[in-house]
Amino acid sequence: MLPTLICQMVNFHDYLAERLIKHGGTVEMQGPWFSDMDSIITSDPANIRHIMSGNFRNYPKGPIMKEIFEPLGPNGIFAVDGESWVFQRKTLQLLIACRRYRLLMEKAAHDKLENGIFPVLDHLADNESKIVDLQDVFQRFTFDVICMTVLGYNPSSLNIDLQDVPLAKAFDDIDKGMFERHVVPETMWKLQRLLGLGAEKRLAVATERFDKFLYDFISSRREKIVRQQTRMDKEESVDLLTEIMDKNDGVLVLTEDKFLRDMVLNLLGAGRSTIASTLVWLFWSLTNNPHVESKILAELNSNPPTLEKIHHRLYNEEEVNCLTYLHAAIMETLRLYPPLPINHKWAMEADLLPSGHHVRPKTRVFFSAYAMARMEDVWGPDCNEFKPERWITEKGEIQLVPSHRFATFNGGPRSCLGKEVSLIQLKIVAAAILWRYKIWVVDGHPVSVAMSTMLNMKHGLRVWISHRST
Ligand code: HEM
Repeated sequence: MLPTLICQMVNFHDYLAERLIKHGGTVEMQGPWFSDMDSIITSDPANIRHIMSGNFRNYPKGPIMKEIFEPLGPNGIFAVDGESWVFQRKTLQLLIACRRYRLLMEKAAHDKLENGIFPVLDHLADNESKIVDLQDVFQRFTFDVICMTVLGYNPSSLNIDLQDVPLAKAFDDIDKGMFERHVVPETMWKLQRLLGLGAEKRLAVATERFDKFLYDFISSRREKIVRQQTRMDKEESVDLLTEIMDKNDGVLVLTEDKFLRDMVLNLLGAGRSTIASTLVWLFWSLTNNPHVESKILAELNSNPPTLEKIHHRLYNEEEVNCLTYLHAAIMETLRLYPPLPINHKWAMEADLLPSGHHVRPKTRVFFSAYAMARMEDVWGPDCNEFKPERWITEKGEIQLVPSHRFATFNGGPRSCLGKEVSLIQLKIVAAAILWRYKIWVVDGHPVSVAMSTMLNMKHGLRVWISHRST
């Protein structure tokens, strides 16, 4: 548990970063003697390397994460350790870290730009007095894209009127409920769960709604696959659920609905809010750093997109791979605003961290990528500045940084499987929007961090939009 009072402060992550910096990168917190809730929080790169890689076996997710992530599924990759994790990691690695999935994602992103983001932003730009919450737009966009690539289903949450879609709302409520479990004492949320009260009641209702949809969906997909009877055309881009269920694949014969449900829900969780969070912090950073925006625009103008879609020209994977400065700006956003600001592990046995801190068995160990980005020892005296240049070498190439200094995608055996595909999606979307629109944050709009497992903005990001005259 992270102390609730601290979490209710304006920005818990800044508070934590300040404390960690003051204490040389590591702080210990002791829970009551009966509670097994001793914690260590660190942003020291040597400790992070030790936890993520060096002594990886001693730091599983542990029983607490399994309980907290229970609504996403006790069998999902985010909650499990051991054999089940190894199996899922191998399976998903084959499916996600390949060109076929990247092409599928590119197709979905182009579709949602053309038929989702552009109509919405055009409508706003044509009515200059209109203000929109950009975070809401990005959340809808990424929900639709991840559903299209994982399920082959478009929930159309990004519609011109920005009407709420029950499925997306249920997904948000699940995320909120899981965050409550991080910050409310375990005994309290378990009692709420037992009595069906408060946040736990909302969580149960949201999970039931999402499950109803997913189980029906899985069952009709199974019928479809059985009806087809022939091996899927593997050259064609199919969604991940179909790939996983395709019995003719020979390797991946997964039949249990519960297992499929957990796997799918974890993937939706992994790919939705992470990308939306990065986009919103990127656009906010650009409005505060117009010189960076100008440099990105200069790069886009020297490398215009060639792909002619029905109405617009859009960048594809090969083209965005040439946009070094945009890539650097996105990396800088991910450094300063990691979508998952804190990672959570659990010590099996006693250990000694490189910083000299002793870890007792059953201690909860957190590492903060957010705090590490703000440490002068790690990133230099300008660590708090938004400076894409730090990601570019003298030769003009992207600077590689080891994962224990840049832990936004985690590192070691449990590193993020979606890193490459995410960076491509982020560049395609950011380039398309910057190419067409100018965005201003509404004067006086308060920006602070929401109470959520992701680094979301508490009040969203209210902006004006206008067409860019090119
Ligand atoms: C900006 C985007 C993203 C960021 C910053 C990010 C970050 C992370 C982090 C920090 C973890 C470790 C979580 C933990 O151990 O608790 C992780 C794991 C994972 N991510 Fe991502 N992620 C992103 C996008 C994606 C996408 C789009 C996908 C899939 C389509 C994905 C798939 C996964 C999977 C499957 C794991 C579990 C790996 C394992 O436990 O072995 N991620 N990601």
